[in-house]
Amino acid sequence: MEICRSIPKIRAYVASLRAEGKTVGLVPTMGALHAGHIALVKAVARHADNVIATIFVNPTQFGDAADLAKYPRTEDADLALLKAAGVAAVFMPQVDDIYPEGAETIVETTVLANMLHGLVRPGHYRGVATVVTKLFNIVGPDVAAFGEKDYQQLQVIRKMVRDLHIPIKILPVPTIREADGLAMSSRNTRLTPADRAAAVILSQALDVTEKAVQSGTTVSDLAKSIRATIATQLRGTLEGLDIVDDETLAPISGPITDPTAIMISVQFGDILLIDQRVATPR
Ligand SMILES: Nc1ncnc2c1ncn2[C@@H]1O[C@H](COP(=O)(O)OP(=O)(O)OP(=O)(O)O)[C@@H](O)[C@H]1O
Ligand SMILES: CC(C)(CO)[C@@H](O)C(=O)[O-]
Ligand code: BAL
Repeated sequence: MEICRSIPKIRAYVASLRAEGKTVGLVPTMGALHAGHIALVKAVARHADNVIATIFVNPTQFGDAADLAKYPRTEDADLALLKAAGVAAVFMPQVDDIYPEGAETIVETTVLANMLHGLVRPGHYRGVATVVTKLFNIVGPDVAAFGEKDYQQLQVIRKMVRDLHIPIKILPVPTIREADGLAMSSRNTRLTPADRAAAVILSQALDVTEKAVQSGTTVSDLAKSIRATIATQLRGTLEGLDIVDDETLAPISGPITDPTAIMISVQFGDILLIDQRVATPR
């Protein structure tokens, strides 16, 4: 596995693959890797000859300096996992490589970035769209994978690719979960044992909603039921609850008749966990 810490090095490596006529897939990450990231690698490997992973903790998508400072960094373990998963190369730049002249030029999906979870984390999706554009321009992949757990992020990237005519296929990957249902996330390692035990409530609340949507319900009844389920535990506070069209993320009301994305975020201490489900009425 090639380890490329500079833009010229990853570009030269990709050029060598292209010279052999190989296709290239990209898995952008912020490191602290887990089985969810490996699912992205496997998904890309089904669509491209070679998989390139990136590890870059992107400062422009963090509003909260403490969240950025505490973001887990586990480089050696990450490289071992990527190697075992068959990744061809890892691009691990420094902040100065990606933002040598600061962050004057930005990419923003002006509507999608500034609704729902984008209001909980102002500027977040602008930072994501900007860095993903940079990674796309540096690596030039044929396909790239993103997890459904970060559902609004996935929709932001799909919209950006359509609007900017970026010739890259985006693969959505279903959420990989712990045995009790908690969505795998790098931030889970920072939960206290009591909060970790309580965090199962996110997926439990979504299980309840999925069944309710399948058998027929309204947005307001669904919202009530999710709030009640989250309130059964006293450690986490419901920060965001969005019941929206699964593609446009536009809020819906009344009876649920079409595929609907239910996105929740719950705060445990200083850690915000997110999870989502797309539910379809029978
Ligand atoms: N449990 C999961 N299943 C599938 N994909 C995932 C999962 N967790 C993260 N991903 C995807 O992996 C990519 C990189 O995510 P990232 O490095 O931020 O990891 P993370 O675990 O989501 O970290 P955090 O949520 O703490 O920021 C994103 O496309 C994200 O959606
Ligand atoms: C896509 C991403 C790697 C961009 O920094 C990040 O938002 C993430 O890890 O989901
Ligand atoms: N997985 C989304 C990246 C972030 O939380 O900043």
